Amino acid sequence: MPGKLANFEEKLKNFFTEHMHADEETRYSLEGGGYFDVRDKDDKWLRIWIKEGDIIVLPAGIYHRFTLDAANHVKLMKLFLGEPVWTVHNRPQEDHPVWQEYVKSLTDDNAGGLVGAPWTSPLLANDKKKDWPIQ
Ligand SMILES: CSCCC(=O)C(=O)O
Repeated sequence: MPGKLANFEEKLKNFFTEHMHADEETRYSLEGGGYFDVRDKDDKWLRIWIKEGDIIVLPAGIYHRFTLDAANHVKLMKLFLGEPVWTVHNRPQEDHPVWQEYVKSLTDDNAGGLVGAPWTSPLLANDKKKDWPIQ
């Protein structure tokens, strides 16, 4: 097991602070796991458990936070399209155009993702979709 990162506690605290990004975020778990909490259309938390080998794509503008699971170890690769941007925008960001665009996309006719049918969500890795309770 690798050692702890410098500023481990502070980093965890920051990851668990609700935030968004102006770009889509793609994460791939190389080792270990953790929980991404994302806000659903009613602003309630939806917890997604990421394990080794999983990939998650968070749309630009979605509020989220991250914490470790019981194994207390994770190595997540962040994949970028183009120039890497690491900027974090802590909530509230209701004036941010990317947040507004994201919320608007939830009410568009072609809204997928978190509206009503979570098993169709691009946020969930395929092997998680089959575990979703059928309504
Ligand atoms: C350790 S990866 C999760 C951190 C996070 O919430 C983010 O990068 O947006």
